[in-house]
Amino acid sequence: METLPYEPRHAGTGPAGRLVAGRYRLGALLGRGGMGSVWLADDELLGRPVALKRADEPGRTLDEARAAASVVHRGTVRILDLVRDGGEPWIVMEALSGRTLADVLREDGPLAVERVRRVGLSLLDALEAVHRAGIVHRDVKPGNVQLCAEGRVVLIDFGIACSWAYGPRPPAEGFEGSPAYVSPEQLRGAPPEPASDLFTLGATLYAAVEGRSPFDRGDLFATMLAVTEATPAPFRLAGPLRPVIEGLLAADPARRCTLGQAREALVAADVTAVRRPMPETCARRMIKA
Ligand SMILES: Nc1ncnc2c1ncn2[C@@H]1O[C@H](COP(=O)(O)OP(=O)(O)OP(=O)(O)O)[C@@H](O)[C@H]1O
Repeated sequence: METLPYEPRHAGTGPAGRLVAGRYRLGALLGRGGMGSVWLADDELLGRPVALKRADEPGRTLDEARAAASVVHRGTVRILDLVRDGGEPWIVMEALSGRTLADVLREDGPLAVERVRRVGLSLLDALEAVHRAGIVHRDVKPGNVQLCAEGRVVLIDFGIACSWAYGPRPPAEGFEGSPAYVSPEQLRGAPPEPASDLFTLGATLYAAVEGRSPFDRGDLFATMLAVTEATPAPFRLAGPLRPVIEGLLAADPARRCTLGQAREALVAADVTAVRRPMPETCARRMIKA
């Protein structure tokens, strides 16, 4: 099997070796989310690596694949096929290299301001394509942003996306999404609208630059209250990105920064004067010396 330029993060687990739909040989587990698992696989017909996703709740797979497939953009994951194997639906996607933003934040800490600015611009381009296709992603968060090895930034996981083209989704039984990365209007049960993706983009960029979620308060009720009131935790590291992140995090979608305004602000943000805060260990060493 051809390999990706990185180590699979969960090597050794999953049904490795299984042939799906007579064509895709499963390899290492690439990731597991709250709603499904993704494996690296070898497309034995075309001889190329692909990623296969099996949802824990297969009923939604067709909607997820259709929503993602209707957007063709460098900033969104490319859907190659939807296959059935033993009655189970599997989404076949391009295999992405790199790590999710959530993994990067957990393992390396916050990103530099300039990098967050570039990630933000890439995500705005991706969301523009998503919204043009008549889709609201509804789950923009660090765990759904893949930072690929070659610098590409890719929005993944259209598991709860809404597409006007295929009609409204049946109402979910419970809350869908991540409480710390949801918009106030989503919490109120308002119909999905593109502006909601801009709020969660703001929360994602806040997390990228500050190293923590703006609204996660440790318990569900407090987190939801913080989202409803759109009161982010204090800014410490965002510097010139703070105004645009605050604009995206406006509680009222009508007063929220539009996609175009956010892009303009990110392009204009002067990140030249920003200095990275000194890592704590290094600062402690200097104080001792
Ligand atoms: N095309 C891909 N190429 C490489 N890795 C991928 C790909 N798609 C997903 N992954 C990895 O698999 C993990 C789970 O994927 P995904 O987010 O689609 O699952 P999920 O269960 O819907 O997640 P969530 O918890 O957000 O609901 C991701 O976090 C990522 O690490």
